[in-house]
Amino acid sequence: MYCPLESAMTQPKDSSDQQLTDALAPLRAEIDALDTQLIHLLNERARCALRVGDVKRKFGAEVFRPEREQQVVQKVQDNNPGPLKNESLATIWREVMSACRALEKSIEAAYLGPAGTFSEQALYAHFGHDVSGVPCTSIDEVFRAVEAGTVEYGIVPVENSTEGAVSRTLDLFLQTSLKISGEVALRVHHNLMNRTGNMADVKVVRAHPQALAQCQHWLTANYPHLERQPVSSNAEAARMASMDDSVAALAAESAANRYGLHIVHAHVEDDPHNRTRFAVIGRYETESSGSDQTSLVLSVPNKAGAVYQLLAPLAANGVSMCRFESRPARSGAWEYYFYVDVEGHQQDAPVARALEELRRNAAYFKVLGSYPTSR
Ligand SMILES: O=C(O)C(=O)C[C@]1(C(=O)O)C=C[C@@H](O)C=C1
Repeated sequence: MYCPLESAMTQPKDSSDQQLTDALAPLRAEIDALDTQLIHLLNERARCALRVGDVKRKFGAEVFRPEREQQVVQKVQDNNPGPLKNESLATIWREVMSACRALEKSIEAAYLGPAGTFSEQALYAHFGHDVSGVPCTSIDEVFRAVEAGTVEYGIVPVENSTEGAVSRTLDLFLQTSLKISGEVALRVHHNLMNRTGNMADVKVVRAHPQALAQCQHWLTANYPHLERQPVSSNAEAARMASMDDSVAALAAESAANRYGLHIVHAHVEDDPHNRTRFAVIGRYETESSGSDQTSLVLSVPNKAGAVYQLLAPLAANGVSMCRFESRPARSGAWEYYFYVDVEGHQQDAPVARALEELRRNAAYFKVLGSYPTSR
């Protein structure tokens, strides 16, 4: 039997090039024919989404439906016969839905900028690339932009697996009437980068305080002499490094590309499993997708057993708690706000029952939102 690979290894280059071309030609023709079919199918899908858009306009309904997008991705993965990985299909379908959604309506979403931050990455992971990202200089500004209606959605960091809660975000959740409509969990890699690719002239390393903290052991072991200077974001640090050879930045690869920097050391975070969770905030109250969680803020009077009693309705109704975080209430009386995530949607009967009991027992009670759990 003729084997193109075996014969290619023994033939002079010109003839093996020709054999390679001949062997690839029918396969590439097959790919071209499949692409033609995919283009037709994708446009048929897009026309259908346009009709969905007409119906939503007629009823004044929200275009972006995180719960439906979650269900679509789930269905696609359930029907996946391989060899494509489920994760790859999820990425492809998020972009397909993003493009279809953009035909229905364009969406603007604020994030902690400048461009090149992990918040921007999280934004595209959630909305796909057919969204207009609006960079903001602080987490407060992201909340303000959504509250003022300048943009429909915002994306804010909530928690890092190494460093814990992003306290400013938790504090702002208390004050806002906005809801959490979705979440994104991102693997976060930090890279040490500068303009020249040579660290000889570098005197300081700049990054967001969380990034400096997430790389502190690596920095101490490898560059103990560098002064560490916190700045508003890693992308801002990268922008500064692009203008000053004495500055290196800790930032994402996308920031190195954006500001023309060289990555001197890649993946320098102390914990290789470093992840950050982001919340999507807006006015839309996400419906049940079948795989959801609910975020709450609670407080109780400062007395013995109060927290234990407060949380008893969760166990009594078989509702699992997946996150518990506390923040001082700043009342000066050792009182705390508790940020609790539970499994399930607030419209699910056991969750609804547990929430009603929690509401009765708590001194302060607020549902931040129910939304599809990120995977
Ligand atoms: O099903 C809808 O509601 C749609 O608008 C269609 C679609 C999709 O492309 O599948 C697009 C946008 C929504 O966020 C959800 C899904």
